[in-house]
Amino acid sequence: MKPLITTVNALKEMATGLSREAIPASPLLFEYTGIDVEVLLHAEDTADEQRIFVIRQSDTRERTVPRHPGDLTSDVLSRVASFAERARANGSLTLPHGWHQFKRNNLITFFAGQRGGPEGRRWIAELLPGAPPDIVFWGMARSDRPAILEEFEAAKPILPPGWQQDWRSAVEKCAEWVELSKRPETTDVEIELGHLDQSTTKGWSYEQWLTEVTADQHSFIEATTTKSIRLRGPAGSGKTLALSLKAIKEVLDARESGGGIRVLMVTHSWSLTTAILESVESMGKGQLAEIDVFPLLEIAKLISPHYANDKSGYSLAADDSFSGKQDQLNEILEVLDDFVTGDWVTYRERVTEDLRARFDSGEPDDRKALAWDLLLEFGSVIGASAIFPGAGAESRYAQLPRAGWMLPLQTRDDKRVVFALYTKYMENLDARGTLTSDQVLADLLSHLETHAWNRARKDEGYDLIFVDEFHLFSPLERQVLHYLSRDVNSYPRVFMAVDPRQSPSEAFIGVAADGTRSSSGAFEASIGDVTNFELTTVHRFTPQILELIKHVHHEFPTLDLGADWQIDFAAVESAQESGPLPVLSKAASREGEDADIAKAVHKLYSTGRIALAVVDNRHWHRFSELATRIATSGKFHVSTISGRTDIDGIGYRSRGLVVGPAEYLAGLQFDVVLVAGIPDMDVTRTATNERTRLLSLLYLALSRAQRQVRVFVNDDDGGAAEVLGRAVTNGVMKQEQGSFV
Ligand SMILES: Nc1ncnc2c1ncn2[C@@H]1O[C@H](COP(=O)(O)OP(=O)(O)OP(=O)(O)O)[C@@H](O)[C@H]1O
Repeated sequence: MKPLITTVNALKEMATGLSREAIPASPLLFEYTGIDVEVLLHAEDTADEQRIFVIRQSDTRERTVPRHPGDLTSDVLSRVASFAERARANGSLTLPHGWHQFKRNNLITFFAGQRGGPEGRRWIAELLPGAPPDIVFWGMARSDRPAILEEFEAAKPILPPGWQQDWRSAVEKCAEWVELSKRPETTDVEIELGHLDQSTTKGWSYEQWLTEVTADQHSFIEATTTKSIRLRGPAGSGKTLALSLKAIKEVLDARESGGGIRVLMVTHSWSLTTAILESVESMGKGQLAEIDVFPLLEIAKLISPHYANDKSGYSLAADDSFSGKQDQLNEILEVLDDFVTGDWVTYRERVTEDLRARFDSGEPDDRKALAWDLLLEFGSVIGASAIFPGAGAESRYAQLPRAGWMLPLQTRDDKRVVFALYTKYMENLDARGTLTSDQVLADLLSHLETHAWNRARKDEGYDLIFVDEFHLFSPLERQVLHYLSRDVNSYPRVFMAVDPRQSPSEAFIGVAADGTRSSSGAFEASIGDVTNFELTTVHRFTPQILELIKHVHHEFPTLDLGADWQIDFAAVESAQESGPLPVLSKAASREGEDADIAKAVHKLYSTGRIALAVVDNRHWHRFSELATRIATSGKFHVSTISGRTDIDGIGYRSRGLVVGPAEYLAGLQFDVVLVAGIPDMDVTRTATNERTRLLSLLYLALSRAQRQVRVFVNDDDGGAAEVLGRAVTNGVMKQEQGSFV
């Protein structure tokens, strides 16, 4: 088999869980078959990219590599990418302890994945001369003997001579492909059909909307802007729409009174940014130059001189706060695994019992929960206070006042262990030459606190700040917001749309959800008086879907979210016409469920836009494969959303299937939502915070639907979760027998 040449960007995209079959449908990956090698590129790659060679022939019994990167697990791919990044960073190459490296000249070997796991094999890699160094992964060996490098060196094969020509052709073809895919798909009639009907603004003008909005929305739009406003409402109650209308109104009013105004609309992700931009533009007022719409991270990139002038060569992996969190979480998990098997013993006896139990637990879910806590601690507490590892840093950290939303750390020893992890985390980032989104935001925060910004904000700051999906912002991100206003003499005027039930990332653990609550209090103290507006009519979905959502809502344990964050669901009504009862389809096996989903797509495709929302990320791989199988029939337009994929344009396609983890679908809506990948969530087997997270994702998935919901489960994965069983008993869902195979 020909060797493969690929890049860090391409490997990271694959590591989001994309199956190899999904590559042809991916808007970001490009495959090329040359004479001597195959090439896998990312849309952003250029000819100077650091190259990663993967040799796939097995010329000895010891060295084997799967035929395709898509056949490797996500953690193996992430490790390869991480290795390449470390190799290109300045200074000597350092690898985490847990990789158990051996070196010999330019050769290096390290564990491909977790030691003892199914991937407990070692890569044999070689750093080629050059900066950044290209890397050859010569294969994987099962052996754990340091001598393997010596043996390998004695019989080292050579790269096929024609690879350079193939690489150049691949880069050229990839650039052509990127250009082509930028062109509007004029031949795709589907886009033209009912184009505007499908958008959030239904093609209505601004004036038309003002007559259509509910009284609640109207009072928000008309409300005075002398104070900040919190707009609360459940999913689909028209928060985004009301924010957009109010932003337009304020601009038009300012124009009429002859005053200039600068309005900022801040989001958490690029997907929602695009949706808002499109809806503002579709309301017949043209492009309003006074309104800027950006994900918060983009604002940091635009105005933070630290970022703009950074010549260190460090790169920021993430595009928005959403993908930023994902990357950081993976890095912290790696640091944690390494730490627990190494230095942890020296701290273990001294920390408080509760924290000890969390470190000691080998359960992947507990590890994830701890990693999430650390993510907030590193970004919103330590990083936000500009504390970097070094002399005196730990004692500065120990003296920071603690707030209710932070990870409970009771003693100095508890803090010591957290700081040790922070230090390792920062070393890892340095070794990879990467910046995290939290670091960029922490730098922005320190810039916003300077005299320079105090002067500049009069021109560059904003009069009004609108924040959509406020519930998704971390304490650090919230702190940034109130410095973005123009007038230093009065409290910033911030208009926040909040749905406390949608907290896909925050709800990784209870403490994080708690953090969302109390940090919001801290945030609001810094912006003065806040008026509340409640939206109690949902416009997106039918009364039948609303009933199912209310049912899921009642399953949330009330412990984790404070009383003032509750939505009074009893008072919520749907303004939509009746629709079909949501269906629960139960198959005998995974294959059966796949077949049922494919059948549902066939049957419902003509009714409008369909989403397949995967509740638990751990099932994502399986459904991304299914998406590819459905796409290869050629009858359907299928888009797969993985974490880093840009989903521009998805908001406008009037037909088509979008497949993605539920959390990435926040802010989008579909005629039909197929929901799958729901674990059993049994009380005895699932920690409360994990249940909260999964129920929150289920809520998010269901609330994307306008007309129909179909939930799929199978016996291989334990059948229907109790919450769904009770939904059937209560008559808010109807059960259907799925495939028997
Ligand atoms: N007053 C209204 N009359 C009719 N339709 C409306 C009204 N308000 C909103 N809608 C429609 O309801 C749908 C949901 O609106 P929107 O996306 O603004 O809700 P949201 O509260 O931001 O939802 P989520 O938080 O779930 O993303 C959109 O299709 C929008 O056009």
